[in-house]
Amino acid sequence: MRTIPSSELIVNDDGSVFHLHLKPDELADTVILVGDPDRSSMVASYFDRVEHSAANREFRCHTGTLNGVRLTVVSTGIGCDNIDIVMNELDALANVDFAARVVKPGPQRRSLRIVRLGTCGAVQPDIPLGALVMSAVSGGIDGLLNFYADSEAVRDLRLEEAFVRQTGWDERLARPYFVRNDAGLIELFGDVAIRGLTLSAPGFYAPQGRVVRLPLARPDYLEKIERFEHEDLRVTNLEMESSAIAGLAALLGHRALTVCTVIAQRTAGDSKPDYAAFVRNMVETALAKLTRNA
Ligand SMILES: O=P(O)(O)O[C@H]1O[C@H](CO)[C@@H](O)[C@H]1O
Ligand SMILES: O=c1cc[nH]c(=O)[nH]1
Repeated sequence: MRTIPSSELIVNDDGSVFHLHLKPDELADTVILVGDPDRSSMVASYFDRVEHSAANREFRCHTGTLNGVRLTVVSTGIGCDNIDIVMNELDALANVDFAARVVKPGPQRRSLRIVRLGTCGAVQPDIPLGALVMSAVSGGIDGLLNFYADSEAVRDLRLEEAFVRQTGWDERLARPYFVRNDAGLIELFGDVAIRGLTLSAPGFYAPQGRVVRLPLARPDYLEKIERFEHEDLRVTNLEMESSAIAGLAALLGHRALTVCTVIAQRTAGDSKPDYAAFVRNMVETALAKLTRNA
């Protein structure tokens, strides 16, 4: 059995994992991921009891209970590079024996239920500001999953081919990848969120087709994304983390879903800078779902 060197999985002197500063017994089976550290504390403010809190850089974690269900909320900061850290460290907390530095045997492994509650921009005209969109499929143009072996096993390769073909994908960019999210979680949120294909971009501006001062390499980029269709799927929204969560969850044997509230309407050219009420609605809706159907 491979012993994981301390350079590969760094454990702090107090026994907590390097970035998240959590110890294995401080992680619940249901994990809520949010981008904004303040949103992590906001989610925890709904808990009946908070048993543990930790903070390091952009990663603010709280574990507690609500309606008898144990939950951990973690802020990820922005971007799929941060998700690489968060997902690997969550999985290590669940499935690596920190003392022996070995992966736990199969029967001892935990499958986490992971829900991202984020903000996004809608790319279809019929999805209004404040709507909830859930990612039946998460698509990544960030490239992260391409670094992991055997990612083909969890990717929808037909969807990938169709996307590359229909958009005339520039080969200088990372190969896109598409991963289906957990069917049970999709069903759980089916009556409150629009079902769609979420694209995660490696930036907020040009990678999401935004022009402020610098022009786009491909002026028709956003239009091609909007027009893409495959079977019953179209790109509903753009954000920056969902693909890496879906991809790494699938590779590691966890169940994941992303739900986002719309704070920018890209076809109407509209936005809601003060989106606190939208986020509150999303968090209350998700907590009710996750603690009623555990
Ligand atoms: O509100 P969060 O969860 O951070 O999500 C979205 O907002 C950030 C960009 O403003 C990116 O992280 C994007 O994915
Ligand atoms: O348009 C948007 C809004 C929020 N977050 C994003 O990444 N894009």
